[in-house]
Amino acid sequence: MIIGVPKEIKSNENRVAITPAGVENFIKNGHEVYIEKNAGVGSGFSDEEYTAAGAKILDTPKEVFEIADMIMKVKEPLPPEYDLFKPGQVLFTYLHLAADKKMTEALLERGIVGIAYETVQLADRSLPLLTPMSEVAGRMSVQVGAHFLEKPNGGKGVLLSGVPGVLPAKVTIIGGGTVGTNAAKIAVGMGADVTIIDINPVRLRELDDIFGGKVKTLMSNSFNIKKAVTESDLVIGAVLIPGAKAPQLVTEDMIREMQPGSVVVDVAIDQGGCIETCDHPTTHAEPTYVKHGVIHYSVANMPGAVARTSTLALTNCTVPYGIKIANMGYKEAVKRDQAIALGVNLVNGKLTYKAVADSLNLPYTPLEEALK
Ligand SMILES: NC(=O)C1=CN([C@@H]2O[C@H](COP(=O)(O)OP(=O)(O)OC[C@H]3O[C@@H](n4cnc5c(N)ncnc54)[C@H](O)[C@@H]3O)[C@@H](O)[C@H]2O)C=CC1
Ligand SMILES: CC(=O)C(=O)O
Repeated sequence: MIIGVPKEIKSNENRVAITPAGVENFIKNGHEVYIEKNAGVGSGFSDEEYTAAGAKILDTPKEVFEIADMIMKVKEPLPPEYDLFKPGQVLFTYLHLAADKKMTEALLERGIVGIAYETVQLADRSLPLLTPMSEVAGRMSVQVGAHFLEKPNGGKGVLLSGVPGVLPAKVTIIGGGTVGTNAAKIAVGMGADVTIIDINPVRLRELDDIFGGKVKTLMSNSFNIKKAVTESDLVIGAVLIPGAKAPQLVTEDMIREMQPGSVVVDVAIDQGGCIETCDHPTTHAEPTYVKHGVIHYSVANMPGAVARTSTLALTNCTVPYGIKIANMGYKEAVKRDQAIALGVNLVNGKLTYKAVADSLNLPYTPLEEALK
């Protein structure tokens, strides 16, 4: 199979979908890899390193899309990329379709096969291709929260740890999965007063065990969320219902009641956001805006800022799946690997992931039917 890797074009997106090690792996499996010029530079990989590993470098995205059977990317396609796809071409990337109906309709029109990293799911319900970036974004969320709590950055002037004689900052994390757990690790490490809210009591028990009493756990309901949020210095939104638009758990009224200079970081913004006032994604170029005196951070590609770490972590997990798809062809890979089947969101003009179809109010076609 011919694999094409374009350079990412989202604002400050420095990740790339393949490393030289990944290229070598595809080539050993009998495939060809074409990479757009300078695609890896933001992650510290030169064209020469890719060439030495066996890839061929192409000057433009157009050439990459034209030649490839499968496009491997990091982020969802942006409008300048829509028309570059060929019908039947496989796209393996983060898609987050539930957050963007226009993109979904454009990709349905192109008749591609869209396999979304974020819905590839193992039998234990874990999300192996979302996890590495959730680890990064979870850890970053506290780092950026602490930064924007500083007075010169617009915040209320609070140090997460406090100091002897002064209480630490209150951090509330909504969603205790991968993002939430990684956020809690950093926040606890920095000495903050951390509360994690989740809807799953089993998960709350696990978190209580993992953190050995160093975090407070709270059941998710609007009463508890309101109390925790309005008393917090930093709120981190980290919920997920795989594929679906995120539920809006923090309302505008709750934000109004927060103290001025408090910070909210809605990591779940890539699925539409779980904080009502985080109503649009921001970019690394302009990461925040202020509403009701509260600083809002809603960057949808947080790991792009620490691209070297993120590219290595992401491709450690995505490349083995990419090779499986390339070795078997997507139809056979879907038949033999249920995790990959769950990753398929789009097939030849049909939407094959129910939670996405329901969120966007678009018709759903079961995968087996779409593959006939
Ligand atoms: N902005 C960015 O750059 C990035 C965003 N993300 C996003 O972060 C979000 C979280 O991802 P993960 O932690 O990997 O998901 P996860 O599936 O590991 O965890 C989600 C947690 O949310 C909980 N949850 C679901 N409904 C809830 C509710 N009503 N109240 C409280 N908790 C609830 C679940 O029980 C689960 O523990 C996803 O939308 C993901 O795409 C991930 C990486 C980067
Ligand atoms: C998960 C995701 O969308 C990202 O890492 O950018």
